[in-house]
Amino acid sequence: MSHAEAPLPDNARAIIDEEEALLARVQSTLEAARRKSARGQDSQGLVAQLQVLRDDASTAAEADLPHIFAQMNQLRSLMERQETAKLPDPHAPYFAHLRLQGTGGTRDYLLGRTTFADVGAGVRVIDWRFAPVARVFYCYEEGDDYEEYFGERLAEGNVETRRLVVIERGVLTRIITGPLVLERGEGGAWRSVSRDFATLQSGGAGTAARPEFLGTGKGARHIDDAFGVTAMLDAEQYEAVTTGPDQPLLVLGSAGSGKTTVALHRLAKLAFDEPQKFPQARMKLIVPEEGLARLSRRLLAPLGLGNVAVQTRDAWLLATARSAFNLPGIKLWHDTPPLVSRLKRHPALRRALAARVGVPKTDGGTTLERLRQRLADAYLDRRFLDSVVHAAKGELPLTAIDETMEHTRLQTATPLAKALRDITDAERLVTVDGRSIEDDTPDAMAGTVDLDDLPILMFLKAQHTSLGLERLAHVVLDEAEDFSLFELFAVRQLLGKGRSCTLAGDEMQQTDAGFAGWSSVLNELDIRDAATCRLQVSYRCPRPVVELARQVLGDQAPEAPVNGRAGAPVGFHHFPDEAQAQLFIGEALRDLVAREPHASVGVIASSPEAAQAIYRVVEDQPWARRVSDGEFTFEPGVDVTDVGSVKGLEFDYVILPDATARAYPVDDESRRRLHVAVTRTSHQLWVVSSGVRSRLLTPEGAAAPR
Ligand SMILES: Nc1ncnc2c1ncn2[C@@H]1O[C@H](COP(=O)(O)OP(=O)(O)OP(=O)(O)O)[C@@H](O)[C@H]1O
Repeated sequence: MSHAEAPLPDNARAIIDEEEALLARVQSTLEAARRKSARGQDSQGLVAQLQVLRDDASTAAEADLPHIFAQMNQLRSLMERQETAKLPDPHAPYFAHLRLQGTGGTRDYLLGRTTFADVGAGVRVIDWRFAPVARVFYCYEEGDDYEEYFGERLAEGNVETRRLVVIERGVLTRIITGPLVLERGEGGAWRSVSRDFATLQSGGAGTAARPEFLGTGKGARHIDDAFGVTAMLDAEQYEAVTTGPDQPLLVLGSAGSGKTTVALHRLAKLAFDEPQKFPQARMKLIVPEEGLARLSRRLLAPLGLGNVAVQTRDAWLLATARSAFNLPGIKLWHDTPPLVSRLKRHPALRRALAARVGVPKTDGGTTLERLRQRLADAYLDRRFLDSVVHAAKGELPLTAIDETMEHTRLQTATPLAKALRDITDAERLVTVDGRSIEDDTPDAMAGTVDLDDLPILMFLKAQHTSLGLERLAHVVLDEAEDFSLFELFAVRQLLGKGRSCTLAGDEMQQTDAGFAGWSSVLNELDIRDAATCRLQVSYRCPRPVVELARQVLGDQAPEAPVNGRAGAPVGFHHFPDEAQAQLFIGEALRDLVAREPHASVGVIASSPEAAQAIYRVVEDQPWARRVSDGEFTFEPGVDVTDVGSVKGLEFDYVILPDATARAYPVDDESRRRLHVAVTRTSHQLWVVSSGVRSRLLTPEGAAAPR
């Protein structure tokens, strides 16, 4: 008999019975409240609730009082506004059950997202974001004695019961308490499963996982859990989420340790605690890539933050520059050579330009055009660029100088249309195929600026005058390691006096060389006093993936080992040639999708071209999607994409189709790219190569010099 089918011990049966009875009681109480509300008896309902809360306050333990008072105030203001009280969703009214034994006796609390009480029926659903008791849930284990200050009062007692519960469409489907994980099967029978299978929300019955076999059963079942990770925040994460509203916060941690999770829950808490000061319209989340922007919007909606703006860094830069220069449009060049872009984003340029700008002048030359010319003067000054490259200490090659000068010459050339402005016959400025005479010629670049120049131009303008940008109540930067110092300078102009912001980042995942270091980041944002939290547990990746990720980083890996849960071994598959590798992947995908139709699979190639090549093998399949601009749908199926598009994302299964020496040579940048790709895995990873496998994947390569 498999572990999953072992008969249930008596205590497990008792827990299930107790939780099912509790859910039934909550649902019938909610139904009664809903009926009253439908009969237009809202105000009576509110009066009754208020009465019950008053009674409750007279007998309550001290620890309960702040919660009860807060709830009474909420009800009173609803009555004043003659509104109806919002009821919890009966299909998923709460996500955890806490029973506390304190001086006032024993009390059950249910943690959810909407407060509701019918004390007569013994039902107290509390909002995790504001109820003081939530702190006990997140910071203590079952059996612990607790001691917490709720406002001025010290509350003490014992955590008698602490259970996570998953309620799907009104049915209790899972209970997690200490090491015990109980799960309701499709037919309604309950069973006990191992805790390792339950540390992430998704997942069905585990099959024996072997490296040569793709599939662990984790993606076989679809779970509709409305609360997701809110129920599972650990004590460290909860502390970070509850950081004071005006305290800037830096959340660090390895891939998949919950940095995004913490940042988004902090937003939810701010918006809930102080809606006047932190209205959603004045909070913003900025992320480097489109895929992560889409994912963040999906994660914000169930937290009640559907109106918080999420922007990619590029979209935010363009909108901010337009506003700073008061221009309806800016002619951008989108094909900046990578080396030129690297130079423009490097901290050495920030320092050199600050020195070159020197004492601010007050000649009023702050139009985009004037500043662009000044910046071009710097880019065309060989001695200046030489000093930048030397200050970069090997992170920028000497060839960056000529490339930048040549690129600038083309951008500052007189646009052909301007040169030919004496030609009044418009038809003569069009080629025979109807396109502009500049298209596809170097002249198309004339008069354009690079995206990377926008924050630099704003920096130059700010030396003379204010940028006049609207301040925000709170800014979140996710993947903060990918923001250049100039971009951070522009972000600082958005922060209000309180400098309320959250940065989430991991220097091991930086995309370009030239990360300035966290102290420079904080310095640039003028938040040197930011609180820092370092998350220690890798929740996303199973241990074999965590170990491979460390190996790939070589001596860049952080010293502290990262905890990961047990999971399927990494599958390594090597083929003499590429066609064989692709055929093998195509077959494995067909087989996996047939067995686990709810799974999400990421085929993460080293480049968009390599992604296109592997996509050809599966393009006729309805479940295969080629994702090139971050347009992920987060639906089950297979996304064929590249490593540049997947930061911050995760998939049940990840296949690296071209882990070759050419795609990932032994250098720091390749280590970080491969590390990002590997750590997108939440259940199982396959590493496929042909020709010569990347040395970063072999123990010798891990130790190789950079
Ligand atoms: N305390 C927790 N218990 C269980 N799962 C968690 C916990 N915290 C986060 N997770 C889950 O772990 C996964 C990774 O979380 P998240 O994306 O926030 O990590 P991250 O550190 O931002 O990752 P990355 O470095 O890749 O950007 C998500 O599926 C999230 O729901």
